[in-house]
Amino acid sequence: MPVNDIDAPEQVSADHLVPHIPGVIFQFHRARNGHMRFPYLEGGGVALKHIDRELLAENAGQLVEQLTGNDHPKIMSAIERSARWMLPLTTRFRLPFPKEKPHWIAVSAKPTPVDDGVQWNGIMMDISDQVGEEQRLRKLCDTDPLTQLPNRRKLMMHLTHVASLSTRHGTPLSIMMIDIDHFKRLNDRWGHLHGDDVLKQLATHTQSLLRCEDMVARLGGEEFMVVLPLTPLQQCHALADRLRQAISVHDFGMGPGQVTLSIGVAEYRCGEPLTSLIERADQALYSAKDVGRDCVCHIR
Ligand SMILES: Nc1nc2c(ncn2[C@@H]2O[C@H](COP(=O)(O)OP(=O)(O)OP(=O)(O)O)[C@@H](O)[C@H]2O)c(=O)[nH]1
Repeated sequence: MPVNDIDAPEQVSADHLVPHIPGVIFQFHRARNGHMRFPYLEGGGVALKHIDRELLAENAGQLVEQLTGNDHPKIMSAIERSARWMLPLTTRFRLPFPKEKPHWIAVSAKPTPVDDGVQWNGIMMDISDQVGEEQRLRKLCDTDPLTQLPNRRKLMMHLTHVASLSTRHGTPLSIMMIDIDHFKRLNDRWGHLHGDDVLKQLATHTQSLLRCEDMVARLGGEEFMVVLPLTPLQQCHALADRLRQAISVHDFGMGPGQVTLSIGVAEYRCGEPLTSLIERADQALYSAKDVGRDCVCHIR
């Protein structure tokens, strides 16, 4: 077919294209006195659905102040850093939507100094689906699939955080190392599925005895750890004994008295490596096994 028989493509212009893209193109301006506005804000997708563009062309302060959680200080400091060092502005925030969950929006923009302040040209994209997927995968990485408790990885991150708070503020922090006694025997006698059920019930039972700032995690097999911020050793010991006692009379479906726990407790010593704390709790657990199980021990 001769080339000139093919229809010439329609002229494509940005004005036609921009309303159809799944995102927003913008120009953002911050004056020296801090006044913020969007001289240009166009695009498609859902991000502009509830936004008054005429208002934002005059004043963007209201929109920024509406942001929830720590998104407001986060975005203000990202703007400040970008303006000060003329670095690209790259951040994400939650945009409130009426009668809907907030949408996650990613921003990427390039700053340029102008006479009366700084101006950014950039794009915003709705990344709610991607953030939802990230959260799902993170939960999967941090959760024990059988009991739905935090796993060892999550526990170690949490323990590192609370230990640094304890060192900074000089507040007490204790841990419990919990192990089900003769679990192999229980599995052999009642079957693996019943064993699984004991692990699940123990997780629920332990959680119900704790405060919301405490964390119980499954370390693996029939071993669990509880982290108790703001709790000295004596209190931790008393709580461990309450748990041990409650489990020893609980009916896990095989009659009461079939499941008992050995528990080692230890208190964090300001600034010590976490491995030392865990080792002390481990040794205390071994002592509890040594002295006959179904008891709580600590190492002096
Ligand atoms: N049902 C079930 N059993 C598990 C799971 N993970 C580990 N186990 C079993 O837990 C048992 C642990 O046995 P041991 O380490 O010998 O300890 P124990 O029999 O509890 O003996 P003591 O700790 O000395 O009181 C093993 O038989 C493992 O197969 C699990 O997810 N489900």
